[in-house]
Amino acid sequence: MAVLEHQRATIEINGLKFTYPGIDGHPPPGSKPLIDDFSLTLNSGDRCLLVGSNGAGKTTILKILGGKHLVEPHMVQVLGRSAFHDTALTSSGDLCYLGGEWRRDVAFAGFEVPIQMDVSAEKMIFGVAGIDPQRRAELIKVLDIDLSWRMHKVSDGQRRRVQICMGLLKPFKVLLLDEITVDLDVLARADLLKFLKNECDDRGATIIYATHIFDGLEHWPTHIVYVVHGKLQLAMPMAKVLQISNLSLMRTVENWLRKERDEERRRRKERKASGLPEFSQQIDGGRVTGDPARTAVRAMNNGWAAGRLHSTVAGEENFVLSSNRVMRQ
Ligand SMILES: Nc1ncnc2c1ncn2[C@@H]1O[C@H](COP(=O)(O)OP(=O)(O)OP(=O)(O)O)[C@@H](O)[C@H]1O
Repeated sequence: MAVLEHQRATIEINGLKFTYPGIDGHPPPGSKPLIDDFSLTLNSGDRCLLVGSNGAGKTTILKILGGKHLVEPHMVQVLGRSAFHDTALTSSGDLCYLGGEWRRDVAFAGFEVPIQMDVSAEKMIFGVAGIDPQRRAELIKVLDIDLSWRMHKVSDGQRRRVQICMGLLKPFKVLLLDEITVDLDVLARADLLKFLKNECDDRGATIIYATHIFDGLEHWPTHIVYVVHGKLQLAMPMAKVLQISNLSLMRTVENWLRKERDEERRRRKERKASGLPEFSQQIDGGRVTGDPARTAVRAMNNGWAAGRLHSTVAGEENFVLSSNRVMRQ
């Protein structure tokens, strides 16, 4: 188990295992977990960067931590409680999840509020009760929000600023950020990162930030966690990362991802050489690409499986794909 030492444990993940349910609401029989044997402890004050290639499982892990997916309570504890079962964690604002799926709504303190109707930024932000006026004013300043903005007329980045502001109004203890800064301009992003750093240094908050954008992050994280195919590949304090790599943060992560991709390509080549089918093969005229689980689900959605789906498995399982069925070997 990777233990990142600091002060008080705020996030404890112990042997986490997770499989997305199939269409019947249950994990497909014989399926391999997407997240497997994942353990990590983070403490008060930690700012953890969660990195990994597309599809590695970062969003899934953050959603589990945010109480959006059910797992056994002993596998994930946030502030000593089960995020899924203890809804007070999010409604109190102690646990806050800001995810990329906030296209149309802003999830605040457990509630979803439409954000594209004709309403002013002021009404949205001041409509949240029980907020410290000083904190609210600071966030409005940090995110450079014009309170007269009409939410249905603003740009994506401006709308995103209001969303982030609302999400951060309550002084969270644990914050889960799933790449929410993509729409922000350079200044807004830099100021937000500085604000978040202070939240950890001054109040002992814990933040996990999943991102592919490393610009301006060089001195931001205290820890880095690298996940590959749902498995914890590496978890260490940034100081140690800098000790073993004399490259920039971006170059370091780029090297890890390049190595992972080359390894994946080598495995695919071996699989091809062994005569097993490629997932990118043509099926019924439709090009099927991507990982086995997606392929199987897509095949099923297109009626190719027609009730004869044997299993959908993520990872390195082998499948036989034919015009009317997807079968694991
Ligand atoms: N609702 C779902 N049902 C089934 N499989 C899913 C679902 N959501 C995600 N997956 C699969 O889980 C895997 C991990 O997805 P996830 O979104 O956690 O990855 P990620 O690391 O956040 O990727 P990215 O960097 O692209 O955002 C992917 O293979 C994806 O196809």
